[in-house]
Amino acid sequence: MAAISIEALSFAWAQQSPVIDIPSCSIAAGEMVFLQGPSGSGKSTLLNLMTGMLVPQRGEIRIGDTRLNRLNSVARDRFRADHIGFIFQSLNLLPYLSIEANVQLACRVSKQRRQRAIARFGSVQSACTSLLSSLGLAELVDEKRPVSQLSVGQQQRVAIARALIGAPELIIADEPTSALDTASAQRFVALLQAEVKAADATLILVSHDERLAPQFDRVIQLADINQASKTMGGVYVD
Ligand SMILES: Nc1ncnc2c1ncn2[C@@H]1O[C@H](COP(=O)(O)OP(=O)(O)OP(=O)(O)O)[C@@H](O)[C@H]1O
Repeated sequence: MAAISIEALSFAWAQQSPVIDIPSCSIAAGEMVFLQGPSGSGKSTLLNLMTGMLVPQRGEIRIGDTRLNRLNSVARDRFRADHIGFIFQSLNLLPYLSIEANVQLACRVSKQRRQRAIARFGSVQSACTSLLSSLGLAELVDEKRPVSQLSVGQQQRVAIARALIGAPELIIADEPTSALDTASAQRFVALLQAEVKAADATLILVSHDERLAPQFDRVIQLADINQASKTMGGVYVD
């Protein structure tokens, strides 16, 4: 089964012409996809449609066998919490929580993720410890280092653990490497992919940095699947 399938998808912001018009696109389970496109071309809009944060005017998005548009907004929120892990450009770690509390957050919000963590590791705490040690962060946890005193690279590893705990099927990373030099960005992607692979998840990563593309199974240029690109402007930025 595809991890994501899109059919005849169309989305426009109020009073504007469509930003997204995708006849068809499918992403296989376990695939590592690099989504690329100029600034303003609709990458974040598409991610928001895939996660049910935005609702299309037409067409359909299926995540696994769930048709997102058939869910009401409460069910979409629940589905997102249960099945999708996020890594944002700004990382969004909560500075007043410990490293472990940040990582365990998704298991407090989602019963399914809590249950999957317990089924695999015996407890949420053990799932958290296992992820943090495989990401090389165990010592910082032992030191009880506050999140506010972590380097950007360390915060990014915490963000990977937070996205992956409780084994969501889909990991979405929106410009997670924009603050890093190329070597650090490549290391971050390699680490993220190793964890995604170990969890049997699917990864979609958006970035402007073309140098990361060779690390992925598939590169999708948004303009190649999005017919709205033909009528929209877009600017490449680094
Ligand atoms: N909340 C909004 N209301 C109206 N228009 C919006 C809104 N958010 C985005 N847009 C418009 O939709 C288009 C696509 O924006 P989007 O943020 O999806 O692009 P992007 O490819 O992610 O850009 P970037 O790489 O700069 O983050 C742009 O023209 C943008 O101005």
